[in-house]
Amino acid sequence: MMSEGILLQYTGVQLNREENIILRDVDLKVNRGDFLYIIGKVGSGKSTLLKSMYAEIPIEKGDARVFDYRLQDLKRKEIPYLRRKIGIVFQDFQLLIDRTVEKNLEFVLRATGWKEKGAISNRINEVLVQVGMQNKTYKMPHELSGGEQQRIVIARALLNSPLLILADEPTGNLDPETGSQIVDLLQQISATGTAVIMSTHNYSIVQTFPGRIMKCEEMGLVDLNHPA
Ligand SMILES: Nc1ncnc2c1ncn2[C@@H]1O[C@H](COP(=O)(O)OP(=O)(O)OP(=O)(O)O)[C@@H](O)[C@H]1O
Repeated sequence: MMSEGILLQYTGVQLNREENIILRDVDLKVNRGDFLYIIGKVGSGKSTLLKSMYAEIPIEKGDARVFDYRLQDLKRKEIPYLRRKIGIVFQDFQLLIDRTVEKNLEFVLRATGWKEKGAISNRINEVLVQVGMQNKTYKMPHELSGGEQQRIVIARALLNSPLLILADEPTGNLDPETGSQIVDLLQQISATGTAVIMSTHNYSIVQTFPGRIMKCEEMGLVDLNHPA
Protein backbone atom coordinates (compact mmCIF):
# COMPACT_ATOMS: atom_id res chain seq x y z
CA MET A 1 0.00 0.00 0.00
CA MET A 2 1.45 3.38 -0.97
CA SER A 3 1.23 6.22 1.51
CA GLU A 4 -1.73 8.57 1.40
CA GLY A 5 -1.72 10.96 -1.55
CA ILE A 6 0.94 9.24 -3.68
CA LEU A 7 -0.64 8.01 -6.91
CA LEU A 8 2.41 6.86 -8.79
CA GLN A 9 5.91 5.97 -7.78
CA TYR A 10 8.67 4.73 -10.09
CA THR A 11 11.99 3.62 -8.60
CA GLY A 12 14.89 2.57 -10.82
CA VAL A 13 12.59 1.75 -13.71
CA GLN A 14 13.86 0.63 -17.10
CA LEU A 15 11.71 0.60 -20.22
CA ASN A 16 12.59 -1.07 -23.51
CA ARG A 17 11.15 -1.01 -26.99
CA GLU A 18 11.89 -4.38 -28.58
CA GLU A 19 15.56 -4.99 -27.68
CA ASN A 20 16.46 -1.34 -27.14
CA ILE A 21 16.65 0.43 -23.82
CA ILE A 22 14.59 3.62 -24.13
CA LEU A 23 14.72 4.88 -20.53
CA ARG A 24 16.69 3.65 -17.50
CA ASP A 25 16.90 4.47 -13.79
CA VAL A 26 13.65 6.39 -13.88
CA ASP A 27 12.60 7.76 -10.48
CA LEU A 28 9.32 9.59 -10.33
CA LYS A 29 6.70 10.36 -7.74
CA VAL A 30 3.29 11.83 -8.49
CA ASN A 31 0.85 13.02 -5.84
CA ARG A 32 -2.84 13.84 -5.93
CA GLY A 33 -3.55 17.01 -7.86
CA ASP A 34 -0.05 17.29 -9.36
CA PHE A 35 0.36 18.77 -12.81
CA LEU A 36 3.41 17.28 -14.45
CA TYR A 37 4.92 17.95 -17.86
CA ILE A 38 7.05 15.38 -19.67
CA ILE A 39 9.18 17.13 -22.25
CA GLY A 40 12.02 15.97 -24.49
CA LYS A 41 13.07 15.59 -28.11
CA VAL A 42 11.27 13.47 -30.68
CA GLY A 43 11.98 9.82 -29.91
CA SER A 44 13.31 10.52 -26.40
CA GLY A 45 10.75 8.22 -24.76
CA LYS A 46 7.87 10.44 -23.61
CA SER A 47 5.16 8.21 -25.07
CA THR A 48 6.97 5.10 -23.90
CA LEU A 49 6.98 6.41 -20.33
CA LEU A 50 3.28 7.35 -20.41
CA LYS A 51 2.32 4.02 -22.00
CA SER A 52 4.15 2.13 -19.29
CA MET A 53 1.88 3.83 -16.74
CA TYR A 54 -1.23 2.15 -18.12
CA ALA A 55 0.55 -1.15 -18.70
CA GLU A 56 0.79 -0.88 -22.47
CA ILE A 57 4.56 -1.32 -22.22
CA PRO A 58 6.16 -3.67 -19.68
CA ILE A 59 8.44 -2.64 -16.82
CA GLU A 60 11.80 -4.16 -17.72
CA LYS A 61 13.49 -3.44 -14.36
CA GLY A 62 12.74 -1.64 -11.13
CA ASP A 63 9.60 -0.98 -9.13
CA ALA A 64 6.65 0.81 -10.73
CA ARG A 65 3.55 1.46 -8.67
CA VAL A 66 0.35 3.06 -9.81
CA PHE A 67 -2.32 3.33 -7.11
CA ASP A 68 -1.98 -0.02 -5.35
CA TYR A 69 -0.75 -1.93 -8.39
CA ARG A 70 2.83 -3.06 -8.90
CA LEU A 71 3.09 -2.83 -12.66
CA GLN A 72 6.01 -5.28 -12.91
CA ASP A 73 3.82 -7.99 -11.31
CA LEU A 74 0.52 -7.05 -12.94
CA LYS A 75 -1.55 -9.93 -14.31
CA ARG A 76 -3.12 -9.48 -17.72
CA LYS A 77 -6.61 -9.75 -16.25
CA GLU A 78 -5.89 -6.88 -13.82
CA ILE A 79 -5.08 -4.41 -16.61
CA PRO A 80 -8.71 -3.33 -17.24
CA TYR A 81 -9.13 -2.49 -13.53
CA LEU A 82 -5.99 -0.37 -13.56
CA ARG A 83 -7.11 1.43 -16.74
CA ARG A 84 -10.53 2.14 -15.34
CA LYS A 85 -8.89 4.43 -12.79
CA ILE A 86 -6.78 6.26 -15.36
CA GLY A 87 -8.08 8.81 -17.86
CA ILE A 88 -6.21 8.30 -21.12
CA VAL A 89 -5.93 11.10 -23.68
CA PHE A 90 -3.81 9.66 -26.48
CA GLN A 91 -3.71 9.91 -30.26
CA ASP A 92 -4.34 6.14 -30.40
CA PHE A 93 -7.64 6.56 -28.52
CA GLN A 94 -9.71 8.56 -30.99
CA LEU A 95 -13.47 9.00 -30.87
CA LEU A 96 -15.52 6.38 -32.69
CA ILE A 97 -16.42 8.17 -35.92
CA ASP A 98 -19.66 6.31 -36.58
CA ARG A 99 -21.63 7.58 -33.57
CA THR A 100 -22.55 10.74 -31.72
CA VAL A 101 -20.74 12.28 -28.77
CA GLU A 102 -23.37 10.83 -26.45
CA LYS A 103 -23.02 7.33 -27.92
CA ASN A 104 -19.22 7.55 -27.69
CA LEU A 105 -19.47 8.30 -23.99
CA GLU A 106 -22.22 5.75 -23.37
CA PHE A 107 -20.11 3.09 -25.07
CA VAL A 108 -17.29 3.61 -22.54
CA LEU A 109 -19.63 3.63 -19.54
CA ARG A 110 -21.34 0.39 -20.63
CA ALA A 111 -17.96 -1.23 -21.33
CA THR A 112 -16.91 -0.37 -17.77
CA GLY A 113 -19.97 -1.83 -16.12
CA TRP A 114 -22.56 0.97 -16.01
CA LYS A 115 -26.08 -0.38 -16.63
CA GLU A 116 -28.68 2.07 -15.37
CA LYS A 117 -29.92 4.42 -18.10
CA GLY A 118 -30.56 7.39 -15.82
CA ALA A 119 -27.14 7.16 -14.17
CA ILE A 120 -25.48 6.87 -17.59
CA SER A 121 -27.26 9.90 -18.92
CA ASN A 122 -26.50 11.96 -15.81
CA ARG A 123 -22.82 11.08 -15.91
CA ILE A 124 -22.56 11.96 -19.60
CA ASN A 125 -24.16 15.32 -18.89
CA GLU A 126 -21.80 15.98 -15.96
CA VAL A 127 -18.60 15.37 -17.92
CA LEU A 128 -19.84 17.38 -20.90
CA VAL A 129 -20.59 20.31 -18.58
CA GLN A 130 -17.13 19.93 -17.07
CA VAL A 131 -15.46 20.37 -20.47
CA GLY A 132 -17.94 23.02 -21.66
CA MET A 133 -19.50 20.83 -24.40
CA GLN A 134 -23.01 20.19 -23.05
CA ASN A 135 -24.59 21.52 -26.25
CA LYS A 136 -22.70 19.01 -28.44
CA THR A 137 -24.34 15.83 -27.13
CA TYR A 138 -25.89 14.82 -30.45
CA LYS A 139 -23.06 15.88 -32.76
CA MET A 140 -21.05 13.41 -34.79
CA PRO A 141 -17.25 13.68 -34.32
CA HIS A 142 -16.77 15.06 -37.87
CA GLU A 143 -19.11 17.94 -37.00
CA LEU A 144 -16.70 19.10 -34.28
CA SER A 145 -13.49 21.13 -34.58
CA GLY A 146 -10.18 19.60 -33.48
CA GLY A 147 -10.33 21.44 -30.16
CA GLU A 148 -13.93 20.36 -29.56
CA GLN A 149 -13.03 16.75 -30.33
CA GLN A 150 -10.17 16.97 -27.86
CA ARG A 151 -12.58 18.27 -25.20
CA ILE A 152 -14.82 15.26 -25.84
CA VAL A 153 -11.80 12.96 -25.53
CA ILE A 154 -11.08 14.61 -22.16
CA ALA A 155 -14.74 14.22 -21.16
CA ARG A 156 -14.46 10.54 -22.02
CA ALA A 157 -11.31 10.28 -19.89
CA LEU A 158 -13.23 11.80 -16.95
CA LEU A 159 -16.20 9.40 -17.10
CA ASN A 160 -15.01 7.04 -14.37
CA SER A 161 -13.68 9.83 -12.10
CA PRO A 162 -10.01 8.93 -12.54
CA LEU A 163 -7.35 9.88 -9.98
CA LEU A 164 -4.82 10.23 -12.79
CA ILE A 165 -5.03 11.58 -16.34
CA LEU A 166 -2.33 10.73 -18.88
CA ALA A 167 -2.27 13.00 -21.92
CA ASP A 168 0.19 12.42 -24.76
CA GLU A 169 0.68 15.61 -26.77
CA PRO A 170 -2.91 16.74 -26.16
CA THR A 171 -2.28 20.00 -28.04
CA GLY A 172 -0.30 18.38 -30.87
CA ASN A 173 -2.82 18.94 -33.65
CA LEU A 174 -4.33 22.18 -32.37
CA ASP A 175 -3.68 25.84 -33.10
CA PRO A 176 -1.95 27.74 -30.24
CA GLU A 177 -5.11 29.40 -28.92
CA THR A 178 -7.12 26.15 -28.87
CA GLY A 179 -4.13 24.29 -27.42
CA SER A 180 -3.95 26.79 -24.55
CA GLN A 181 -7.64 26.30 -23.83
CA ILE A 182 -7.14 22.54 -23.62
CA VAL A 183 -4.22 22.89 -21.19
CA ASP A 184 -6.27 25.39 -19.18
CA LEU A 185 -9.00 22.77 -18.94
CA LEU A 186 -6.49 20.11 -17.81
CA GLN A 187 -5.22 22.55 -15.16
CA GLN A 188 -8.75 23.07 -13.86
CA ILE A 189 -9.16 19.30 -13.66
CA SER A 190 -5.91 18.92 -11.71
CA ALA A 191 -7.10 21.61 -9.28
CA THR A 192 -9.93 19.24 -8.32
CA GLY A 193 -7.37 16.66 -7.10
CA THR A 194 -6.91 14.54 -10.22
CA ALA A 195 -3.23 14.37 -11.15
CA VAL A 196 -2.40 15.18 -14.78
CA ILE A 197 0.72 14.02 -16.60
CA MET A 198 1.07 15.45 -20.08
CA SER A 199 3.79 15.20 -22.67
CA THR A 200 4.43 18.17 -24.89
CA HIS A 201 6.88 19.74 -27.34
CA ASN A 202 5.34 23.13 -26.74
CA TYR A 203 7.61 25.35 -24.65
CA SER A 204 5.24 28.28 -24.66
CA ILE A 205 2.61 26.10 -22.97
CA VAL A 206 5.13 24.93 -20.38
CA GLN A 207 6.05 28.57 -19.67
CA THR A 208 2.45 29.78 -19.51
CA PHE A 209 0.83 27.12 -17.35
CA PRO A 210 2.57 26.13 -14.10
CA GLY A 211 3.60 22.55 -13.44
CA ARG A 212 6.49 20.29 -12.53
CA ILE A 213 8.74 19.61 -15.51
CA MET A 214 10.55 16.35 -16.21
CA LYS A 215 12.66 15.83 -19.31
CA CYS A 216 13.42 12.64 -21.22
CA GLU A 217 17.05 12.96 -22.15
CA GLU A 218 19.90 10.55 -22.92
CA MET A 219 17.82 7.53 -21.88
CA GLY A 220 16.92 9.06 -18.53
CA LEU A 221 14.23 11.17 -16.92
CA VAL A 222 15.65 14.40 -15.54
CA ASP A 223 13.86 16.45 -12.89
CA LEU A 224 14.18 20.07 -14.03
CA ASN A 225 12.67 21.35 -10.78
CA HIS A 226 15.36 19.82 -8.57
CA PRO A 227 18.54 19.58 -10.68
CA ALA A 228 21.05 17.04 -9.36
N1 LIG B 1 6.27 0.28 -31.54
C1 LIG B 1 7.59 0.47 -31.40
N2 LIG B 1 8.44 -0.54 -31.60
C2 LIG B 1 9.77 -0.36 -31.46
N3 LIG B 1 10.33 0.81 -31.14
C3 LIG B 1 9.54 1.85 -30.93
C4 LIG B 1 8.12 1.74 -31.05
N4 LIG B 1 7.59 2.94 -30.80
C5 LIG B 1 8.63 3.77 -30.53
N5 LIG B 1 9.78 3.12 -30.60
C6 LIG B 1 11.11 3.70 -30.36
O1 LIG B 1 11.18 4.11 -29.02
C7 LIG B 1 11.85 5.36 -28.89
C8 LIG B 1 11.02 6.30 -28.04
O2 LIG B 1 9.78 6.56 -28.71
P1 LIG B 1 8.64 7.40 -28.05
O3 LIG B 1 7.47 7.32 -28.95
O4 LIG B 1 8.48 6.99 -26.64
O5 LIG B 1 9.27 8.86 -28.07
P2 LIG B 1 8.60 10.25 -27.85
O6 LIG B 1 9.54 11.02 -26.98
O7 LIG B 1 7.20 10.08 -27.38
O8 LIG B 1 8.61 10.87 -29.29
P3 LIG B 1 7.59 11.88 -30.01
O9 LIG B 1 7.95 13.23 -29.45
O10 LIG B 1 7.92 11.73 -31.43
O11 LIG B 1 6.20 11.44 -29.67
C9 LIG B 1 12.11 5.86 -30.29
O12 LIG B 1 13.48 5.67 -30.56
C10 LIG B 1 11.28 4.96 -31.17
O13 LIG B 1 11.95 4.71 -32.36
